[in-house]
Amino acid sequence: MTKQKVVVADGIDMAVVVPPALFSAEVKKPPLMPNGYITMNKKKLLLQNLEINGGTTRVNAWVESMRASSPTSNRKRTQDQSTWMDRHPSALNMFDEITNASKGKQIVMFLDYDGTLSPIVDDPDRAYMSDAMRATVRKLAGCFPTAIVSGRCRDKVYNFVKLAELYYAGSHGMDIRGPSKGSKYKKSPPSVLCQPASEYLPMIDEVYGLLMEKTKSTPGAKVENNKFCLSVHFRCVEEKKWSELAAQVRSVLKDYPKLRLSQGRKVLEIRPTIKWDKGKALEFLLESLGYANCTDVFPIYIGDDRTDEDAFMVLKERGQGFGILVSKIPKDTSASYSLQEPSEVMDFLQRLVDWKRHSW
Ligand SMILES: O=P(O)(O)OC[C@H]1O[C@H](O[C@H]2O[C@H](CO)[C@@H](O)[C@H](O)[C@H]2O)[C@H](O)[C@@H](O)[C@@H]1O
Repeated sequence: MTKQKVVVADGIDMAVVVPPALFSAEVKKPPLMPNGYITMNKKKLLLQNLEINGGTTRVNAWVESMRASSPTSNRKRTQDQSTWMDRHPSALNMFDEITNASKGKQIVMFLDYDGTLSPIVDDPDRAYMSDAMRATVRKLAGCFPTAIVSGRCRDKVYNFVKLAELYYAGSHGMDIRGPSKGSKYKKSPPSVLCQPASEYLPMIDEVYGLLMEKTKSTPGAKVENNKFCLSVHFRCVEEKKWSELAAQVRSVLKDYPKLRLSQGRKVLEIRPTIKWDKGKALEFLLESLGYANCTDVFPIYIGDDRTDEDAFMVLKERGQGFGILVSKIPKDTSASYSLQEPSEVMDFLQRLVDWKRHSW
């Protein structure tokens, strides 16, 4: 396996916390929290400014949001970190509280892939998970129903994880399949369970071709076809070229009002406007497993990205289980707990396995 640079800290990473200084004068400024960050609701304003349809989009607004990955000063980050950790304590430190809360309930595990099971790397095609992580996830799936929920195309994420006993929800939950073998939690024959955006396939393929052509002049840009959605990566694009890339993407998407844009970690995500996301996928999977109206189910969702917030929010609203955000830096989140990086995720999963094996 070729070695490649692992991105240790991505600064604020496209994400959830947007430093105020990065808003351009053109974008309506939302009010700030005392620590200078913008709350989740106010962030919707920023996302509105990123709307691709209706001709109101300003490429500048996109670029400002892309720049939101700039870190604040180290001293400020240390202060923010400690306040944030008070509100989102380490799931490892809170392990006993977590398992106590789950007593008498069926734990169901939901795991994001990139940045959660595998470290973030420059080349999306080389985001391998370690053998140790795979072995841990295999043991986990022997103890609890377990699903991978990813922005990637389902086949691709399966090729990284290679565990037939899991549920897989690819394309941000728009392509769900049950275990093909070896799961005691299998409820139905191995088949596609849900593809709510299948009518968009021709459009996604068409836009993929256009984006490949349009962005080929921007060094480092990479377009990834995730079947029901597309990713335009700018991790390897020089910052001075971001506005050029944003303009290229905008020029394609303006003709496709049925597609919407969101952002992940140094990536522009393009997907159908249907009301379906990782949160809906979580609800669908709970239902498929027979836990739709159960009070004795305890779902745990672990993820690192903005798209995982939809699932964290669903758990918060249901008042069942909780979310764990994987992040080294403070981010506005609906998750209850935090873990710093994939190695801590592996430790947490292993402790769950040990706890389950010793609690019977
Ligand atoms: O939902 P996820 O499983 O977290 O997928 C979200 C996106 O992950 C991948 O991109 C991210 O990871 C890459 C590899 O570490 C990194 O190079 C990139 O900058 C990150 O954004 C994947 O390539 C995308 O298609 C997914 O949508």
